[in-house]
Amino acid sequence: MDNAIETHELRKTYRGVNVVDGLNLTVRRGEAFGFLGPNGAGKSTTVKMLLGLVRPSGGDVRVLGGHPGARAVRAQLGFLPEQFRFQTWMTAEEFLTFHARLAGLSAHDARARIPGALERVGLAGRARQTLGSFSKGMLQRAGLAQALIHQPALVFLDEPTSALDPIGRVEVREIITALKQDGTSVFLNSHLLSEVEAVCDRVAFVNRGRVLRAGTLRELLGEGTAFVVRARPLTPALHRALEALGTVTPAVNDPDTLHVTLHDPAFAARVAPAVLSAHAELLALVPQQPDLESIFLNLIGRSGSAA
Ligand SMILES: Nc1ncnc2c1ncn2[C@@H]1O[C@H](COP(=O)(O)OP(=O)(O)OP(=O)(O)O)[C@@H](O)[C@H]1O
Repeated sequence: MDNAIETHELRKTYRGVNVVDGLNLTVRRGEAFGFLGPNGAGKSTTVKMLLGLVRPSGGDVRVLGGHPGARAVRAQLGFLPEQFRFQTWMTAEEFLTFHARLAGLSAHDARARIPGALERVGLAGRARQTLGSFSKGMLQRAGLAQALIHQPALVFLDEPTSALDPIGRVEVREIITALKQDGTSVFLNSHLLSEVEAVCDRVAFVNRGRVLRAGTLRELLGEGTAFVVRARPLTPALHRALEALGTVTPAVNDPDTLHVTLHDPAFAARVAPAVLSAHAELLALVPQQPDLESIFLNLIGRSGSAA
């Protein structure tokens, strides 16, 4: 089966500047894909090209096996922009009917889907309320209902939880997980890396219009190659034994603790024996997992932010 999104050397030039600069991406059907990068990295411009709203300056792009501008493809796309311009005079029901009709649903189907769509985003019972009376979080929920009302095969969510409280964020995560289970592909732009970590199967880090790194979370986060070792006494012999396995840094506030970053993940099984062979008592051995935030800062720090 073909992929949900494929780009090859995709490029967009504004006034002689390549804001998207040879971008290669693959998003599989039914996966949630996190698209991450600093301000000005070219994320929105890329999304607009994937939606057929901006014409590429070069390269290839295929969305759901076709051209993103094609009517048949567009009908299967959902989009929640970060800054949605809501028609504040409309009721939630009118707003969803309007967007369902734009997406090609009949008036009858649109009407039939609205209660379920509102319920799904936690707005049950609000159909007759005008959007002007909604809170920021309620508007974001309405925007999400709009993106999903026509049951798209691929949905783009740009910062979908920026206005939501912690309960709302968990609810949106559940919606994304349910979408994946239904086979819907989700393209998620978020600065909340913990959110991306919670729901995305794969992620790409972009900067200056190029993909710096892409892969599954497991590939990017890696197996535990760093450990906190608490042992007593921390003799020079113990230091030497651990330095044979990796880089050893003493903890600042704890005289019994060392941070060890292994040269090779296979050395993990040798840490405890190294401590014991130096006649020390092993008090704790805790694997350290990097998170997306530290990977992000590392990558972007090295390449410099675009903005
Ligand atoms: N229509 C336009 N005309 C000229 N320059 C543009 C246009 N749209 C975007 N740019 C420039 O392209 C670069 C990338 O912008 P883009 O909005 O794609 O970044 P982004 O990664 O989405 O950033 P953010 O996280 O801040 O939303 C920026 O330098 C921006 O000024």
